[in-house]
Amino acid sequence: MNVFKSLVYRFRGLLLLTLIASALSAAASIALINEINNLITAPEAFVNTRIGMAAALLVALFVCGFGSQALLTAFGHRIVYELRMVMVKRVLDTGVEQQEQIGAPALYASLTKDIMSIGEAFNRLPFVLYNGILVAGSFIYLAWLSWQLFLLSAVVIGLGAGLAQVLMMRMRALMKIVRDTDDRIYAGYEGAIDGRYELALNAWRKRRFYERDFEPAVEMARATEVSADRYWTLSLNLTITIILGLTFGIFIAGAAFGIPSANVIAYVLVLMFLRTPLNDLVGGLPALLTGSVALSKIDSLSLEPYQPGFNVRSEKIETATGDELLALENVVYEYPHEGGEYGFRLGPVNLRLRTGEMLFIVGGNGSGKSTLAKILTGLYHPSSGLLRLNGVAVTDNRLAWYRSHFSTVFSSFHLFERLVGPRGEFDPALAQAFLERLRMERKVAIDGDCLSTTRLSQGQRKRLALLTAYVEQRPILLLDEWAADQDPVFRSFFYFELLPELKRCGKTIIAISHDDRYFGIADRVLKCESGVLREYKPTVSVQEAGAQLEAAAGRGESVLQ
Ligand SMILES: Nc1ncnc2c1ncn2[C@@H]1O[C@H](COP(=O)(O)OP(=O)(O)OP(=O)(O)O)[C@@H](O)[C@H]1O
Repeated sequence: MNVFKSLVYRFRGLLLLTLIASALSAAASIALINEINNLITAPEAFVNTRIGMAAALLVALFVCGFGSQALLTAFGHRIVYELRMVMVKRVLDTGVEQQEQIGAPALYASLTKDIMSIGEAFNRLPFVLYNGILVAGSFIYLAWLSWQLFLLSAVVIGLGAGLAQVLMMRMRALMKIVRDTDDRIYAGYEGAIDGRYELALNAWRKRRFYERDFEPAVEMARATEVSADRYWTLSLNLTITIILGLTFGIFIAGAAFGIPSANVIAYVLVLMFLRTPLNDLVGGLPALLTGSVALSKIDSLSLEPYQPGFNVRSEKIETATGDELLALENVVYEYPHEGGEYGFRLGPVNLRLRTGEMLFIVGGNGSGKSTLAKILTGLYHPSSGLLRLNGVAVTDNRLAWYRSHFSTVFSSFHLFERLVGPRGEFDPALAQAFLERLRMERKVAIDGDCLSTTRLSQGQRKRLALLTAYVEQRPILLLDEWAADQDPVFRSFFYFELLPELKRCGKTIIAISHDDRYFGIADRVLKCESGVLREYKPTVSVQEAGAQLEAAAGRGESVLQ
């Protein structure tokens, strides 16, 4: 079910209520016009009872009109709320690969612009519904006044509506182009904000970016929007012209068919009254079309369907140190082809990891280390092959369970302020002890379950990312070039003291590293070369590293659990 249908379905009760209120309000309007017509044709018949009736109709018109529109505008804002919640949940539930395929600018554009456009369309919907019912009711009244004149009006307005339909289709196609251009504009916003240092330092780069990357997209949007708006203004003016032209036609046809002039005048009065709702209907078209384009865009992202709730299965496997924990069997991963070029291929990888083992993965830039890390953590689905955890094959329905065994700090990490422990809550004493171990206690405090600040240097932020990973208390810790931003003293402390302490606490550690000085502390080192994984013998022997480790272990007590 697409977003529109599911929203309409969820709020069907409220919609039905507002529909009834709109219909009552429209009926009151038409009845009032009928009263005015009666007053014009036979003013002497306008006795007290009719005044009472007119007053009751006025009250009904006000109450139902206000009621239906107040309900529907509240509904419009509710839709924006729902869409925001639903869309972010859908993004949260969508796999990393699909999110990366869509790209951040397109996701931001949908989360901001599309949601607002759909909200505006739903806000417009009350008036469209109200005016639509008013127009339909008025036409029934017109048919009752004179079927000949109604036939003539139906043909003229039908032709006008056909033309409007063609214009609308053109306008929608243009709005779709505008919306596709929005993704490029959002990519420009991203470049302007994320590339602030490079752009601030190089005026030529700034100029090229502004003129060659950003401006063409903005210009394309402007030119297309102008064309789309031409169709809209054309429709607007056609509506007014058709109604006024029809008014003349009605007088001529009235005389030709011998229709009493009182009926012709009443007919024309209704047509004049209809100008405003028809104008409003056409005036609301751009918002409705933009909303419909936004809905199609959201549907085209192929996000996971909305599901309430979160899969927070927390049962962890129990294995003793030395037991086989993780296995990759003939795992291959291929990035999708791009521009006729084959994507990078990793594997086939055959790897077995024991509980409590410290594995280093090394290799040159672009050799496939981070790709392997994403497969190991269950973020990327292997193109072929199988992962096993404690002997259990990792299938799609076991993916959440599998992932719940990993804590990570990727090189492109995001530092959340909130700390989250094994079952949602966390142990403040454990977090404080590790914060001190990371030598960050003077910079940052733990307020409730949040870090007091994340406005820190890159190396400090990475230490806090390690803290957020640590408090999760999961059995496998994967660190992607974690020490790359650390100063030499802390780097040495990290490799010689912190990692071994974590290992002694029973953590299984997978560390991607370029720090060859420290490879000797690992139980095993694997090297990635052009997507192929091999055993690697470090130049610093395990014995040498072991001696350094013993010296480090003698210096202090572990505070880790
Ligand atoms: N999102 C992507 N889409 C397509 N191909 C990609 C993508 N990310 C990486 N690649 C390809 O995969 C290869 C391996 O990338 P990966 O990030 O795994 O390397 P790495 O060994 O971690 O490198 P580094 O040490 O520079 O971080 C790259 O050479 C690149 O060609």
